[in-house]
Order: sequence, then structure tokens, then C-alpha cells
Amino acid sequence: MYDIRGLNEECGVFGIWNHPDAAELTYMALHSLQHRGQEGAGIVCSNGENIFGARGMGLLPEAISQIQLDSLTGYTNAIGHVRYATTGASELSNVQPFIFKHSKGDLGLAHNGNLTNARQIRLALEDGGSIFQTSSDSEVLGHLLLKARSMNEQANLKAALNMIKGAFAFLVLRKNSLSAALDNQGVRPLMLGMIDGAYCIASETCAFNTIGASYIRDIRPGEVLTFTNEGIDEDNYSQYRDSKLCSMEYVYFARPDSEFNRQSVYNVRKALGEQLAKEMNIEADVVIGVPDSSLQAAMGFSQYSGIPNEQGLLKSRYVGRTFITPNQEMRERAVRMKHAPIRDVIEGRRVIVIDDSIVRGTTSKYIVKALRNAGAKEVHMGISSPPLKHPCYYGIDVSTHAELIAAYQSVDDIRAEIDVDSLSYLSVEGMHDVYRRHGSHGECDACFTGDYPVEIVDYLLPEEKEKKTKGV
Ligand SMILES: O=P(O)(O)OC[C@H]1O[C@H](OP(=O)(O)OP(=O)(O)O)[C@H](O)[C@@H]1O
Ligand SMILES: NC(=O)CC[C@H](N)C(=O)O
Ligand code: SF4
Ligand SMILES: [Mg+2]
Repeated sequence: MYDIRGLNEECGVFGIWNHPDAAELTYMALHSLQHRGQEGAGIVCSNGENIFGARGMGLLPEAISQIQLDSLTGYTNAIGHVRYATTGASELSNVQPFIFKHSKGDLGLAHNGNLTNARQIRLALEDGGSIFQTSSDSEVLGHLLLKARSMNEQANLKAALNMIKGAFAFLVLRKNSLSAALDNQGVRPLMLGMIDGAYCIASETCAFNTIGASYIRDIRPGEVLTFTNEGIDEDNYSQYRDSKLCSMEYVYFARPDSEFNRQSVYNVRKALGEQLAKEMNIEADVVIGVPDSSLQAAMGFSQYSGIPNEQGLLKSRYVGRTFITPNQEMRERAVRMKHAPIRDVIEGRRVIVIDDSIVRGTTSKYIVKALRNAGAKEVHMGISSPPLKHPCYYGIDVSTHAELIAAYQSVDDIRAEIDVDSLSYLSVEGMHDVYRRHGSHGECDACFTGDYPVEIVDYLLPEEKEKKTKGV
């Protein structure tokens, strides 16, 4: 089975400390983070004496039944996770949060991101006798925490965080504390909130809106926060800190009602569209966005250019993730199921179609064909991010080199292949400029530039992935 989506989300995490409805609120919060991972979900709770959880494969309602959720009632502390696999198969054993049972104290673990030295650490630990229960990269943090000799949990956590490399937002739940840590370049988002006097933590602020929590602030790179019944301890585990929030969070992944750096993703996406309009000087009659994630960029494009924005493509509500056999013909059929042109908007007009990205080009090829069949006089395509040329090793499945059309074709070749009259991408500088104007302190742009901000130790992993894709 193969997932036809061009871009796949990354996981979402949520945690809450000292609230009587901890499990129910975590369930609701995970529901709002479902766009970040649909392969599996779980909740782990603690109450000062015990750690207990439920997890399963699939979307939240399939993964956690009402009966399981009821069994978590009464616990006051919880962490939750929705998974999209980046390392390790899509199977139940890899669904998080993990529970580690240990004489030093049980713990629950949830991770968004991808560790770039997990394999190296794992091999060393296995050499020393450790036995892993999963094939996930995330498990190494649990082993590092429990192997530490010191009795000081905070010191052990900080030491372990300094051993792992890559992108991570980690939640660690113990009987008497909840810790949240962000990688020292802040590649993944992590937000602090509060509800009824209880602290909560989430990948995106849309989770706070859903449960009625207030958004306090963004967690800073290299920070580790620990919540106990005595309050919050705000600490750093790393001297080196930089700001490299994933650019694709703004472009595509995050929900538009979420905020990073107190700026709504909705506004940033609109501004990306405006910036694209500044850079792309084309005359046309109508601007349309590819639903859903490109609609705001199309609005921004229209507002700047003065070209009217209309709904030229309809997206089927019922095709979320479509699992099909991995051949191009079936993939194209699935895209056809997903988007349908509205002839009245298109016929006889010069159309600018805005999408947020081109991965393989499957979506664009189909859409252009459909717009021409619907009578478009000209079809111009604008992409509200730069060409995706390099894979991501930090928790997002932006494919492999072999699958990224821009990795091996020039913009003009892609233009010819998808059969548009013109094709324009947003410039890397234009993209960063938009983020700067919206409160960001710096972003990762490695999938556009190849300039990876975090060292990749386990190079073998993506290479193996690439070989698999090529069928080598
Ligand atoms: O070039 P391709 O390989 O076709 O991939 C590119 C498409 O993938 C993403 O949308 P996706 O269909 O994953 O989801 P969306 O409906 O949330 O935009 C992205 O927004 C592009 O439209
Ligand atoms: N997308 C993610 O953040 C995945 C987390 C972890 N690397 C996993 O594969 O389970
Ligand atoms: S490489 Fe791209 S997708 Fe991956 S973290 Fe960086 S900006 Fe995000
Ligand atoms: Mg799309």
C-alpha cells in the first residue's frame, strides 16, 4: 500500500499537568493535531503512583476507544501523541507514547521529530546489552534516561538530551513530573499553554484553542521545562542555541489557525502568496488556489496583484489520505478523485493556479490537465515556496531525491512536464523575508537549499530509503 499524499505530516504531541480531566483534554487536543499524524495515536497518564496508557493504530477514534478513554479518567497528568512514521515501520509497537517500566521509576515518552544519530546510539546501547522493543528512533531517549547512573532525574535528562542529535520536541511523563524539551535549533514547534491553572504543552496552538487553554509562549530552542505539583522549572540543557523552525510548518504542515511566534499561520501563508505575486509578474483573469493548504496563499496573491480570487477547484471532503498501489496510473486516478475544476470559473480565462509545493508533480500535472479540459485559455502556476530539492531528515517525509521532481529537473523542464504556460516558485530570500516580517528568528530551509542545520550522523537511513524507492 502506498500513500498518495505529496507531503506527509509529522507527529503531534500534547501534555498536561495537574488537571482533573487530563485524559479527556488530551484526547480533544490530539483530535485538533490529527493533521500531523494519522497512523496511530496514544495517551499515557500518571497520578503520582502509577503510569498507565492506551494506544492504537489509525485515526484517534480508531486508536483509542471510549472504553479505553474511560479507563484513563481520574488521572491528573497526561501526554499524548499522533504519529506519522519517519523512522521505524507503521505498526503498533512504534505507536507512542511509549511506556518504560523500570525500578528507577516508570516513564512515558512522546516525540515529534527525527533523531539523526539514533541508529548510532542504539547500536552502542545494544552492544552494552540493552534490548529495544521498537524500531523507532524515539526509543533511544528512554534508554539513555534509564541507563544514567545519577539519581538526579533533571541532570540525567539534560545529559541525555545532549547526546541525541536531530529534531525533537520530547515529552517525558513520570509519576511526579512532566518534562518538555525542544532541540537546540528549535526545528520542531512546541508551545506552552494554561488551562484552569494547569500547564499544558502542544505542538501547535490550535490544540489550545480546541480545549479552551490560553497560549503563553513558544518553547525556545534548547529549553527543558519541568512541571511538578510545586510549579514549573524553566531551564536550558544546551549552551548552543539557534532558531531554525521548519519552513514547511508555515508553508504546509501547520493548521492555519495555529500561531508560531504569536503570528497566525493563516497570515503568514497569505503573506507568502503576496510575496509570490511581487516576484511573479503575470497578467491573468483569475487566481485559484489548490485546496486546502494553498487557499490562503492564493488570497494573498490576489490581494497584492488585484487579480480576482475565485474557487476554481473543488476538493472532495471524503478523500483524506488515499492508500493505493504504488504506480503512477493509480496515483493519478486518486488525485482525480481529490480535485475537480469548476468550469464556470475557468472557461475562456487566463488562470493563475497557486499551490504551496510540488513534490513529485502528480497533483500539478493532473490539475493543469483538468483546467485545460475545463476551457482555460492559459494556465500559469505559482508555487508559494521554493523548489523542493532535498529530502528532510528532521521528521518530515519530504520524500527522497529520486521522488523530488525539482531535485533532477530545472524549473523550465518542470514547466514543460506539467504543461503550464509559465511556472514560478517563491525565492528562498522572499520566503525568509516573509517569516522575518512575522516575528520569526530564523528557519530551517534545508529541503530547498541542501544546507542542513543539524548534523546527520545516520546517513545510511535515507540512503537505504532511496534505494528502496528506486527498487535497488
Ligand atoms: O507534487 P505532488 O507529489 O503531487 O505533491 C504536491 C502536493 O502535495 C501536497 O498536497 P496533498 O495532496 O498532500 O495534501 P493537501 O490536500 O493537504 O494539500 C501539496 O499541498 C501539493 O498540493
Ligand atoms: N513524524 C514524527 O515526528 C515521527 C516521530 C518518530 N521519529 C517516529 O517515527 O515515530
Ligand atoms: S528540511 Fe525542510 S521539511 Fe525538513 S525541517 Fe527543514 S524546512 Fe522542514
Ligand atoms: Mg495540496
